[in-house]
Amino acid sequence: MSRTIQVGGAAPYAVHLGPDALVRLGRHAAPGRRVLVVHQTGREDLAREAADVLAAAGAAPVLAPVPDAESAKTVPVLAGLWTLLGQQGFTRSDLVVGIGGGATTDLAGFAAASWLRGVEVVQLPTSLLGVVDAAVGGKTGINTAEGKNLVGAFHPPVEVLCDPGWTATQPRADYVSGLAEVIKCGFVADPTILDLVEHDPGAATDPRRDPGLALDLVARAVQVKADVVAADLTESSLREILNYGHTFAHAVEQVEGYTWRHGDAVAVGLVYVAELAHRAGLLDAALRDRHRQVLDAVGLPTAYRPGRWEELRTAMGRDKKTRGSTLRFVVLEGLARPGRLEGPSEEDLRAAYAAVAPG
Ligand SMILES: NC(=O)c1ccc[n+]([C@@H]2O[C@H](COP(=O)([O-])OP(=O)(O)OC[C@H]3O[C@@H](n4cnc5c(N)ncnc54)[C@H](O)[C@@H]3O)[C@@H](O)[C@H]2O)c1
Ligand SMILES: O=C(O)C(=O)C[C@@H](O)[C@H](O)[C@H](O)COP(=O)(O)O
Ligand SMILES: [Zn+2]
Repeated sequence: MSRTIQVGGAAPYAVHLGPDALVRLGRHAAPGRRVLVVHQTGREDLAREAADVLAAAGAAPVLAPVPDAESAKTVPVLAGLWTLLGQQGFTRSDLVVGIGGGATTDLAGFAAASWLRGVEVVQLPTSLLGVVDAAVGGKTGINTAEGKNLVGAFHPPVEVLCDPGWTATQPRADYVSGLAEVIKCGFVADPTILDLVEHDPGAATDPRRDPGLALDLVARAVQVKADVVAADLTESSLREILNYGHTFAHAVEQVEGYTWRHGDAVAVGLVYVAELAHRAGLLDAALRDRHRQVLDAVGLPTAYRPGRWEELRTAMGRDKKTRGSTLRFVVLEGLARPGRLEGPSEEDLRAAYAAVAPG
């Protein structure tokens, strides 16, 4: 079972889902082409397979293991990659490959974006969240002490390759966290995703139980992202809809010292923003409640802890959609009808928190 989704725009590329992902990687090799294979620790097996494919086609792969999860998205780790790129003499005709979850592909993408002001990157996501979201669309970057993804660049990959078998080895909780981004796509653009998940939440959380459903959900979410980023790569307006739920989510991640999975934080962020939109009179109670219900059904968190409001409020001020001191939220005004809520009252902001974090 394979699927290929084309991402349009100024520099079009393919997102290929299929067991031949590594074979296709070989097409990016050329005699003497240097390839930095940035891979998360724990994916050495796949990194070596990728390196063998590249080397067989004449390229010169260099393996670059990086720490797991968010510890990869730091200045020292990025600086280590720059050192390696410099020492190995990478030029603009060379290539970076990212192998791992979204944290690794965000880092690898930014290393590629920043080296010599931009070399090509091919992304090989191994997590559900990575393939449906992080590896697609060209947002790359790292975190700083002040917040999530505060340093980065828009740098689309030249191809995204994923063997669905890779994500099947993810621990269940990590896989389920990726479903939060899939469900997000359902709310903002493709309600069939919600119908599919609600119809059989158990199958949606286990790719081994129904590989066809898993591939369908992935392809649908990628299609949503592809359509949006093709129209607005640099987030001048439309692309903000992919940030649904993220204002609160990124604040939770930062307040929790990046110990929360990104997708788990997104789930709580979706519940928060649905409550906020309801309080602002934009979203009816039934659609607000559907957020909590579908997230609950797959076992994603829908509540946060009380007592953290001041820290969360400060962190939300650093969201990239903020303009000056005005917080801006992507909200739903109906199913697949995203809008914006600008400068909600402090009272509503806090009341929505109280609803998500009853204490
Ligand atoms: N650039 C974007 O547009 C974008 C979009 C969404 C999320 N993100 C970023 O992506 C990151 C979250 O991605 P994630 O959920 O993949 O988290 P992650 O990269 O931290 O990976 C989660 C865990 O899964 C493990 N893992 C990954 N693939 C595996 C596999 N095949 N088998 C076993 N274990 C595996 C990793 O080692 C890690 O422990 C966050 O940093 C988030 O900000 C970026
Ligand atoms: O692709 C986008 O655009 C998104 O906002 C997708 C999000 O799921 C993703 O977490 C993204 O990294 C958030 O971007 P940020 O600009 O809010 O840091
Ligand atoms: Zn996200």
